[in-house]
Order: sequence, then structure tokens, then C-alpha cells
Amino acid sequence: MAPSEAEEKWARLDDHLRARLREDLYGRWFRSLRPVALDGERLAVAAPDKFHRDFVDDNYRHWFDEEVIPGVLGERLRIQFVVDDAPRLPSPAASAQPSIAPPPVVTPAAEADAFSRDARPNPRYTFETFVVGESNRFAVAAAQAVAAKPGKNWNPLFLHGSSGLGKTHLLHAIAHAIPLATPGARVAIVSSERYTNDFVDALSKGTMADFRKKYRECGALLVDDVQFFAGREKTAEEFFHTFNALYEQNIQIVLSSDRSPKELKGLEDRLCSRFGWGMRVQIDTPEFETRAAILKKKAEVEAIELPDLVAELLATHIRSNVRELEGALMRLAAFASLKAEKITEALARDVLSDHIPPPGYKPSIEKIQEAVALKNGLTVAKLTSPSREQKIALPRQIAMFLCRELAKDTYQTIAEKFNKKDHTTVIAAVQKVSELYDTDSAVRASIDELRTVLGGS
Ligand SMILES: Nc1ncnc2c1ncn2[C@@H]1O[C@H](COP(=O)(O)OP(=O)(O)OP(=O)(O)O)[C@@H](O)[C@H]1O
Repeated sequence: MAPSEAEEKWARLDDHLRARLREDLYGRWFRSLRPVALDGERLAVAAPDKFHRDFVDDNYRHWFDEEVIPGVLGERLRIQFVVDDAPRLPSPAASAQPSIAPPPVVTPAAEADAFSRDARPNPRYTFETFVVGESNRFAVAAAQAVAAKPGKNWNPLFLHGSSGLGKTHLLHAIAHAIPLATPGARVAIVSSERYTNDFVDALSKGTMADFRKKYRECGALLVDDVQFFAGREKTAEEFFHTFNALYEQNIQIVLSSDRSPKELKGLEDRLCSRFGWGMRVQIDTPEFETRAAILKKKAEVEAIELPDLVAELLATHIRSNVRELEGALMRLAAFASLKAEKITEALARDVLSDHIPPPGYKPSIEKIQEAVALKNGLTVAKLTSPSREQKIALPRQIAMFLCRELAKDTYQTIAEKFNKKDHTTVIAAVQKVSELYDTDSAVRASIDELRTVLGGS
């Protein structure tokens, strides 16, 4: 049978990747990809499972869209990574892939059927690969305590924090660790999305008894991103009953969310209050040292030669999201591999110029005002107005703080640009925001994100 257009295009891309990438990198992430469809300007490529799909999507999609596809095919196709659900016979090439250790989960065969491949913990997300720092120390301690004695310490454990700070990683680490401490325990780990789909499926097929067995007859239930239950009333109600059934039997429940139970909108109070019954732990944005350590750990796991200086450069400029930090490292590693060069500061500055500004770069006061206004849904006119409303006053103080730190202008110049006669207003704002940075994690996350966006160091 003649190859399809999708197969032809992918074959050219694949030849390029195989010839240019380091063998281990190619073998681990690219060899098992296969084209599934070409639909207009979109090339769908399947990865063997959800973790693989998420990883290539997070780390390589932009690189494909912006560099590889235009370079090799000379056209602007968009790549879309999907999960491969077609059964395939093992091929000699596939069996030559470097193997990734299977997750250390004790799962009886019959139960393994109930939880398909993408509902098992990611082998890469373990406590060993998680870097502990001030920002997550408490969350890790709680996660380890729960994993050691499920259902005994804190039930439920509720982990919350901004996107990309390691909540999913910790959930999976718990899922790996529970069966080690409690042999035979079957851990059900799912995203709220997956739980919802299973529920809808069970409703439409009339298989609710199987659904309930699957989620209620387990040693622990771990659900990622429960904020997505909001607005899905029927699913949330079913989850309320799942929660009660497990809780009454002292079965460990671990939940993650991008906000605290109190801040969850669109969910019934009775569910939110249950989320807060056990232990709630926040994960904050990591400090510089933790960011650098995460990069070094990641480089070690991926066998990437990363000089300390480059790790520090990335950690200085990418602050608010570990996923972005890792993405930058993977992009850098792919480029180094393609160019057959070592990773150096010069290469990092070249490849990651969207994250790392040139040495000596300073954003202007106007640029800072625009970025702060945008982030807070304000106009620059509002930000620089005399309003004392908290939703305007705090962003204004943050903007002044950043002007001092990044633009390095004098207090007087900053005051003038904010329509203030008196420069002591700026001095007071800088002092207040410095204190808030140490005591208020939301302010810290917001400032770190703005620093990354503005490219200051
Ligand atoms: N402290 C850490 N040590 C090692 N890796 C980390 C750490 N924190 C985050 N990561 C890595 O960062 C990436 C993003 O983390 P993860 O997916 O767990 O974030 P999340 O908080 O669940 O985000 P979201 O809310 O968007 O789902 C993962 O690859 C994870 O391994």
C-alpha cells in the first residue's frame, strides 16, 4: 500500500531527527512516534501513551512548528501530538529502544485492566526525582507521610499551587510509593478530566456499577486538577459520593488543584469543605537555588551535559513555572544535539533569546507599566491614576518595585512616571512590596512571573 501523505512527511522529519539528534534522545522520545493524519495544516503524530504525549507536547511542539517543520518540509504545518490508541506489534526498532524502568506498582492483572496505561503513574515522577526546597518542603513531607501510612495521617491530602510547580509530580510519586509501603495496595491515579470521561462513559453505557467498583475499591485514590470539576455538576456530585465512600473506609484520598479549597468556585460547599478536612498544603514558586537544582537533576536524568553556569543563567531568568524551565532545557539540549555542539552560555543565549535578554538589558518604565497592567487586567492609565482601590494600588506598588529593580531608575523619575509629586511614595511602595515578596506567596508568584516576562535579572 502506498504511504499516505502524512507518512511521507513524517518519514522526512523522522530521517532528519534520526540523523541529527543524539541517539539516546532520539530513541527515548522520537523513535516511537508515528504519523496518524494530515488534516489541512495540521499533522497529527501519535505517542505511545499520555505521559509521552504530554512530554513531547510540552517540550518540543514549538520547536517542531517553528524550526524543524519549516526547515525540513519548507512549509508551515502545525504538529499535534496525540495518544496512540491503535494496538501495534512490537517492531525490532521498538524493542531496541532504551527501556524506561516500569513503575514499581504492584497491580494484580485483573485490576490492571481496569486502569489502562495512561492511568498509571509516570515512571519519571518519583520522590527521588523531585527536588526539595523551601517552596515545597512541607508538601513533600506531607506527601511522604501519606505514602508511608495511607489513610492514617491526613485524609484527604490537598495539594495546591500555581501551574507547573510539581503537584502532578508529587501525586505520581505518592502513587509509586504507596504499594512499596503497603504491598498489594492498588492505587487509582487519574486526572479529574479522566474521571469525568469515565463517568460520562459509564452513564452512557449503563456501566455505573463497574465505574463505582473501579473508583471505590482501591487502596488510595489520587485525583489531579480537581478545579476542573467546577461547573460539571453531575460529575462533582458523583465525586462527592466517591469521596464519602472512601473516607468512611479510611482509604487515602489525595487531591491537587491550582487553588485552595476556599478559592474553588463553581463547586458545592459540601464538596469544598470536605477537601479541607485533612491537610492542605501549598506549593510555592521555587527559589533560585531550587530552580538551579531542578535543572541539574533534570539534566542528570536526561543525560544532558549542563554546565553550572548555564543552569544558573536559566534559573535566573525563568522563575515562575518549572515546566517552562524544563522546556527551555529540553529545547537547548535538542539544539545542541542538532548542531553537534556542547551546551554553552553563548548557545543558551542564542537559542533561548525569548527568555534570556542580552547582558545589560533593562526594560523601560513604560514596558514595566504595560506588563503589570496587562497581568492585572488594567489599563496603564488606571495603573498610573491616583485611585486607592486595592486592585489598582497593589499592582501599582508592584510596578514601582519592578521599575526600581529592573529599570534601575531613580525614585524621582519613577514617581514622575506614575504621576506622583513625591518620591517617598515610591520608597514606601518598594519597601512594602519587598516585605510582601517574603510573606505573601501570591505576590511572590506574580512578581516572579513579571520578572520572567520582562526579562530582567
Ligand atoms: N521540585 C521539583 N523537582 C523536580 N521536578 C519538578 C519539580 N517541580 C516541578 N517539576 C517538574 O516540572 C514539570 C511540571 O510539574 P507538574 O506537571 O507536576 O506541575 P503541576 O503543578 O501539576 O502543573 P499543572 O497545575 O499545570 O498541572 C514536571 O516535569 C515536573 O517533573
